Amino acid sequence: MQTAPAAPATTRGAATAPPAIELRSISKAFGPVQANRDISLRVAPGTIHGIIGENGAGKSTLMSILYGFYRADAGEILIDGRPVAIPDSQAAIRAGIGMVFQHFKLVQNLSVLENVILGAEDGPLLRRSLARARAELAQLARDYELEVDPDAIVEDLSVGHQQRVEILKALYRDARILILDEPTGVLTPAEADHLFRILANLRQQGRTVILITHKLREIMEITDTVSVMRRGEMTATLRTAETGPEDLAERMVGRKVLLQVAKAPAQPGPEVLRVEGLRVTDDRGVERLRGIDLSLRAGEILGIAGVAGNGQSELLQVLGGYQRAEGRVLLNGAPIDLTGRRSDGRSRRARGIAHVPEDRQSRGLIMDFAAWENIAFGYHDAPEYRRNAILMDNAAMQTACARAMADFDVRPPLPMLPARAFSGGNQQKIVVAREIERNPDLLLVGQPTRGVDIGAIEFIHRRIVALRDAGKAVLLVSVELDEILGLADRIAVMFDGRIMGERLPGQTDERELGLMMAGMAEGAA
Ligand SMILES: Nc1ncnc2c1ncn2[C@@H]1O[C@H](COP(=O)(O)OP(=O)(O)OP(=O)(O)O)[C@@H](O)[C@H]1O
Repeated sequence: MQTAPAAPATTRGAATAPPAIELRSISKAFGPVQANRDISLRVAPGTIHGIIGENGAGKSTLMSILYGFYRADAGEILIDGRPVAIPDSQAAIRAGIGMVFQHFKLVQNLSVLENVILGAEDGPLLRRSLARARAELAQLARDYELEVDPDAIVEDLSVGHQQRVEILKALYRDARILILDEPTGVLTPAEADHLFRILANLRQQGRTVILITHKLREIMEITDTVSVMRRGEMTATLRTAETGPEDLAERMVGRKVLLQVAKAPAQPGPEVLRVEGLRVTDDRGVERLRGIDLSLRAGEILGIAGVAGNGQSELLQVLGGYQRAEGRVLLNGAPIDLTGRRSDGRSRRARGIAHVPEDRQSRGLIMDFAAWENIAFGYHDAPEYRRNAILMDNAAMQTACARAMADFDVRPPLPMLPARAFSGGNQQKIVVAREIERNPDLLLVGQPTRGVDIGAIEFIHRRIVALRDAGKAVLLVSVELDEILGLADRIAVMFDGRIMGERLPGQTDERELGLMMAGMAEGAA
């Protein structure tokens, strides 16, 4: 292991101040898995420190120790130079640490103001009146560009605004150190830009930020220093200005990584999917799809770009058999029933449609089931998984799982482990492995690389391109424009339940697509 140099101090005269956070020789094991091994780190006050590392490298575990969710087996935590014990998250909050999780922990049917003061009220900090809380919120909003209506109900807010509420919650509790775990995974490009302005403001005011992300662009853009984790160890801490994306990628993965997808031009064959006049109205009577027409041919990847919430999810759900719709869908020339049962994924799979759903935790996996059960999930009728008409062949499923895990580099490669024991990126690899291994005619794939490290992104992208090159059709929905531009052979932009227009990747750019995503009419760009 390389020794990690102390994080350099910033220009803001922090040279003499003790580190805002110092970790000394932190270790943590889960059974046989050594999630953190002898980790030391110093983060100077008033800086933004990035942490990167492959899926399963131990980033979330380390932050969970800092936030009091897990107790380290060994090691010491110092805040502002003083040793602290952090047995639970209340202690973390008292020590001035705030955390913004990937999955927000807000109460959906309460207002912003109620969410912000919830839980803080019985702490020593509070007993402040609602009016005072409101004033304080307004001040924080002004100081940090965290504007959000205090009386809005959380469930009515966009994802980006919900995230602001999480940040406000932490600041309201006087967090001087803010940890963000993959904060931009669910944000639009504009929301991500705004978040970075907020983080820069926090730094400006002397607060310390730890940013966990898989996006090297974000590391380069906003951090002062960055640490690389690899297989439970912290292998380097660097000044951001003295490194670059290629260097970081190589340090993370241990080999050179292609940051661009290498692919030959598509050789489109016959039409596999035809969508005509597709309409979906949700339970509240709101029209989510307002007449979608699409055509997708064999050997082609059609990318659907768009800001989350503009109907892409509904499109995937209809095609995957989880949602009823009006209109017409033809697969290989034969119609698909759109009016049948609400959950008809099974008949879709039988027709050769595989589906990597956008939300792996609620639709892609059964978290308490073992990896091998999850790999067979939805496909247990396949002949290779059956001993006879009645009995399933568990041993065959376990063998297939071990093979898929090796193939997709799932770590740790243990078929018996429940899905929830894998890191987020490895859970995603399990879902992608299951669906791609079926060699479907049509692969529906939503946000395939959300939360996935760059080594695995390269791998998943290559597998998607290989499926295309084998003459299969791929419908790719992603909020990552990089991913769409790199992978798709054709790009359709969705806005407000409609297709705004189509572009060829070589003949457009992020700016034009961004305008179309914001609803600017085709040609107006
Ligand atoms: N509760 C748990 N029980 C068993 N093993 C766990 C548990 N939590 C984490 N692990 C294991 O510890 C290791 C580190 O996981 P961790 O979630 O910290 O990684 P990560 O770097 O945050 O990954 P990702 O980028 O995929 O989120 C992984 O091998 C994971 O499978």
